[in-house]
Amino acid sequence: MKNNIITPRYNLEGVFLRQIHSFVCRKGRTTTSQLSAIKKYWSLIGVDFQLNALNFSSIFKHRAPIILEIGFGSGESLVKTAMNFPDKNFLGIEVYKSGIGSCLHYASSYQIQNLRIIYYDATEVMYNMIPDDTLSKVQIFFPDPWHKKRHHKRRLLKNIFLKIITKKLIIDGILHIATDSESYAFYILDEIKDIKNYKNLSEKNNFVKRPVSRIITKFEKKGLLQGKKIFDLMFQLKK
Ligand SMILES: C[S@@+](CC[C@H](N)C(=O)[O-])C[C@H]1O[C@@H](n2cnc3c(N)ncnc32)[C@H](O)[C@@H]1O
Repeated sequence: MKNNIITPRYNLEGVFLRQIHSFVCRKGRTTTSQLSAIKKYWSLIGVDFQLNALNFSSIFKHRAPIILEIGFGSGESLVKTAMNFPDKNFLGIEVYKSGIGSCLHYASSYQIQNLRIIYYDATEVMYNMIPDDTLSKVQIFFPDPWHKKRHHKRRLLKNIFLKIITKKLIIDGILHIATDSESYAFYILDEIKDIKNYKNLSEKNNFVKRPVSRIITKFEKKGLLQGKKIFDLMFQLKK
């Protein structure tokens, strides 16, 4: 498993631009079973980061609509969803090594065929690896909310990233987001409102009911136990 390709960005004067990330590099321990799952199954399910566009037919066994999930955490809900939809191909992206280990562990115990995962920053993966007009759905469940105002610049779902997603989705493709942060939910509605290609699928132009197909995630369970309200946002790409 490689995670060491450096993708610096420079401005027109050649000055290195320090990047703001939507995550912090967690020093959390990766357990023995997670490390062993990485060793055993990365070569089967993992896809190394690269600077060139992916050829989906070479990474998936069967041709099928592609669903991209960003920030799958431990991967439990992603693996279950992939099992529930064998007629779709799933590609997950996560920067958290323990999450990669857990996801590989779950996926291997179900011998899942239609799932591949990438261990890298999703913004870099989107820029470099995802070909335009290929994804039938992008799902981002419980992105880090970065509550403090001075941290809002770290939020993943900013206008610029939402615009990149429009390039990667096919026409009529879906962007599905869920969050337990009311402030982030309204922030997303604000960031997306000037991107004309997105049609909000909510009748009131705000939130939709959780589709039954969306499995409750590990992070969501914690929020629900604390009595938090969940916001599902769903947009369809019109070109
Ligand atoms: C709050 S957790 C939610 C995890 C999972 N979706 C769930 O609901 O249980 C957010 C996840 O997004 C991941 N993440 C944040 N920024 C990311 C990025 N730029 N690329 C890939 N993963 C990212 C974090 O590592 C973390 O696991």
